[in-house]
Order: sequence, then structure tokens, then C-alpha cells
Amino acid sequence: MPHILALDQGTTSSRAIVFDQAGNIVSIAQREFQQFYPKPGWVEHDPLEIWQSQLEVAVEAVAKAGLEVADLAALGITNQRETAIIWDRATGEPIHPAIVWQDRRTADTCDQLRLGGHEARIAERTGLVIDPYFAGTKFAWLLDHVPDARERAARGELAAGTVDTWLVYQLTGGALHITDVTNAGRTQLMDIHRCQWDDQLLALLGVPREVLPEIHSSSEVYATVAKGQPLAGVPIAGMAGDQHAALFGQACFKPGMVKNTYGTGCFALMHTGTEAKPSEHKLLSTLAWQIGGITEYALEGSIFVAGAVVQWLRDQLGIIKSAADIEKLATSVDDTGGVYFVPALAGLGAPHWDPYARGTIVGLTRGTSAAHIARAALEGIGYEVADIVSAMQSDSGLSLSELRVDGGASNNDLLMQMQADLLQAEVVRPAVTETTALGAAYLAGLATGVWSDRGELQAQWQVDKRFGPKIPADLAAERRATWNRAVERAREWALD
Ligand SMILES: Nc1ncnc2c1ncn2[C@@H]1O[C@H](COP(=O)(O)OP(=O)(O)O)[C@@H](O)[C@H]1O
Ligand SMILES: O=P(O)(O)OC[C@H](O)CO
Repeated sequence: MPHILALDQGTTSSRAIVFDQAGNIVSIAQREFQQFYPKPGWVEHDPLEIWQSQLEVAVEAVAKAGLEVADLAALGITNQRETAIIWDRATGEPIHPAIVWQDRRTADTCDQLRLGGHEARIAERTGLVIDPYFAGTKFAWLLDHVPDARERAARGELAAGTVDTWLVYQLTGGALHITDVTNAGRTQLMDIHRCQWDDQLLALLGVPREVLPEIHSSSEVYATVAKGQPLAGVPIAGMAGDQHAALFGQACFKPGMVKNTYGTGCFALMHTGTEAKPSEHKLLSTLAWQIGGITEYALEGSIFVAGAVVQWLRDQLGIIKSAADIEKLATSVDDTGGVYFVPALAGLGAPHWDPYARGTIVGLTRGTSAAHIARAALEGIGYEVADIVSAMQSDSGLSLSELRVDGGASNNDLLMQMQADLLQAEVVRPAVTETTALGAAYLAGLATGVWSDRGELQAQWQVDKRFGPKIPADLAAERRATWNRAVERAREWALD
């Protein structure tokens, strides 16, 4: 039976998962790596640690599965998106630590782009809003701040890329400098309609074409792992940013199908078909994937802090010992006692894009307990996701039949019930919640004949649990209206 290895390079850990042909998990290995916060708002990773940890877990997962490397039909790569790395093409030496997607250091550049009146053109070409989140301004920052970088780039000595590109470069011993459309689409440098680097955008953001990788589809045999490496000879056959891979792993193959991943943040994606859909609600219009020459698109709502608010309650307030404890504490009260918690601890992402918003707890009384706050925190995640899903429905004109969920916090049944209540729609948790890695495995397996088509993948997707709305629609609407008042209080809080 063929096996596929998925490399899932996330923001806080590198994971590797071996899947069998039935889409079952055979083994998992995971390693956390260091986060660096050199200045307020800055977040960095060591690119070599990313590579080493990813390689180690890959080797460990294959060994745990009791397999030889020769038993692997292919490997697929999925990764934290928008994180920017530049390295020396000849030596593979990074010129600077990776600038992570959460990093805000290019906020000024973004303000200038906005003041320069470029917002509409950038939105039309890239589907993105102007925000430091994306990789393009980070590449420019690196070229401007590392001594001699621009000169070296002009001489063709430097390679730039997101984490997918970096891993392929390493796996192929420096032979390949490529990316896939989903990752390229998050640089703010690619025209998402043509799936090519856009000269005007490159000039506007100050990133020379010579440093950028070649853009490929999300499912094809790009290369095999180089000789001398532990995974030598394995075809590298699938590549997609983690949220796009999760959409694929959730078998959201048709327009209107939506998945939401509840991790550190939340990322909801709706499949919208073969044309990019512009958003009127500041959602991102993004690639779903490109397979066999056909490009599919999605609308995305990104929330920067979701499960992280549970970590905050654990680490900063100490009202729970582990993240999973929140469910018991929040269930010990029937409601939030009128408390609303806007988890804008790092500003607000979609649909507000307000970097100056701050976490806000309103409605406190003398009767408010830790349990009420815990419950309000979970509900706050549910409201944010509901806001995004409503915006998606309005932008796409497609109505939601169900929300497919995954990620660490999707194991919280109370949160899932709240989500169904607030959305007034069914929330469905699949049996395999490692959908990001599964999506990468599927993309690689489709390119190597392990699976013949999406119908086969669709048939493998199985439900663990369904949650239906238990409160009436008018009550949900009333609560959401009050939530909007709480959001107004959180907005622009940190603006001088
Ligand atoms: N039972 C739970 N209830 C609520 N939040 C949870 C629960 N289990 C994990 N989390 C939260 O989910 C996040 C971890 O999920 P994961 O999918 O591993 O995230 P990531 O891939 O972003 O690191 C953490 O922020 C944690 O606080
Ligand atoms: O590493 P994750 O799972 O938190 O995902 C990060 C996203 O890709 C950022 O856009």
C-alpha cells in the first residue's frame, strides 16, 4: 500500500505526518522551535532551525511508521504562509532571520502605500488589503536593511522565498527555487488572475524579479529529494500554504463550501470557483489551489488571535491550567452573565483590519466570575468567525450549508455549539482534524497516481460530530448586535 509523507511547517512547530492510501494517519512527529521577539511587534524565526526541525520530524515520522524511505510514493509540503526568507543562492546561508507573518515592522511602508492611493489597484491585482501581514514588504525590508543586500540581489546572488520555497531549496540541495500559486499569492507581488509576478507591483514594493522563485501549480512532481539526504529519491509532488491545504484536506471542492481552522488564530476559507471574487467586506480574495492547469479561488477571513486568547487566560491570568480546561470552566455557568470579550489582543484582522484595536472585556458586574470571562472568551471567537462567514456569504452570493472545522480548538464541543448557534448553521467536525497535512498529502498523491481524482478523496472524508443550532435565530441576531457594540469599543483603542 503506498504511503505519503506530509511536511507541515507551522508557526510554532514543524510536524510530519505519514498517511496511508485510505487517508488514515499512520504516524506523527512534531517539534517546536524558537520564537524570537527582538522588538515590540517584531517576530522572527531561524530559517536553519525551521529546516533542521522539519527534516528531523520527517525522518522520525517515517521511522515511527515502520517504513523505509523507498515506501513513500511522494511527499507534500504545507507551510505557515507570508513568512519571508532571503538567502545566498550558492551557500544556502540566510542573510537574516525569517520575518514571520505576524511581524508588524513594515506598517509604515504599508501606510505610505495606502497614502499613495495604491489600495484599489493592489486589491484588484492581488485580492489583498494593504497590511504588513503579507511577504512583499518584508522582502523589501530585508533588501533595504541587510548591508549590501540590494547589490547582491542585483548580481543574482540572492534567493527570496516563503517557507515552501526554502524547504524545497533545501530538500533539492539548492537545485530548485520554486513556489506554488497559493504561497506566491500571499506575497502581494503576484497577479492572482494570471498567476504571474506583476512588474508594476514589483516596482511599487521594491522587490526585484531576480530574487523571486518560479511559480508552479500546487500538485505536480517538482523534483525528487537530492542524493545524500535522508529522504533521497522521494518525489516532491504537492505544495500549498497551510490554509489552502486545509481547504483541500476538508474536501471543500465546490463553490460555497467553507472550512474554518481554529488554531492560534482562525482562518476561514470559502471555495468560490474558477474566478477570483472581489470582496466588499475586506475579506481576502485568494487562491484555493491550481491543479492540472485549472486555478480555483477562495475568499478568506483571517483572525490573528483565537486559540491564543485561551493561552492568554492560561498563562497571563492563570484561571485555567491547560487549554482544554476552558471547556469545563465555561460550562460551569449557563451564559456569560452579559459579558462580551473581544479577543483583539493583536488588533483586529478581517473584516475590520484595525491594527489599533485592543482586547476588550465589557459588561463586567460584581457578579462576574472567571467562568463568565472564560465563556465570553470562547463566545468572542465564535462571534468573530460568524462575522467573517456572514461577510463571505454576502460577497459570494453563496449560502452556507455547513461549516467544516479543524485545528486544536475545534476539539472544544462548547465552542463548536456556540458557533452553530451564532451562525444558525451546522458545524461539522471531521474524523481527521489534521486536515492541513492531509491536504498536502492529497495534493502530492494526486500528482503521483496514489489517488486518481477528487471523487476518491471526497469519499474518504468522514464526520466525527455534527453540531446544529440550539437557539432561535432572533436570539442569535440580538446577541450579534450586542457583540457589534463591544467591537466598537475595542476599535482604534491604541490610536494616539
Ligand atoms: N480544548 C480547547 N479549547 C479551546 N482552545 C483550545 C483547546 N485545545 C487547544 N486550544 C487552543 O488551540 C491552539 C492550538 O491549536 P493548533 O491547531 O495546534 O494551533 P497552531 O497550528 O496555530 O499552533 C492553542 O492556541 C490553544 O490555546
Ligand atoms: O502556522 P499556522 O497554522 O498558525 O498558520 C499560519 C498562517 O498560514 C498565516 O497566514
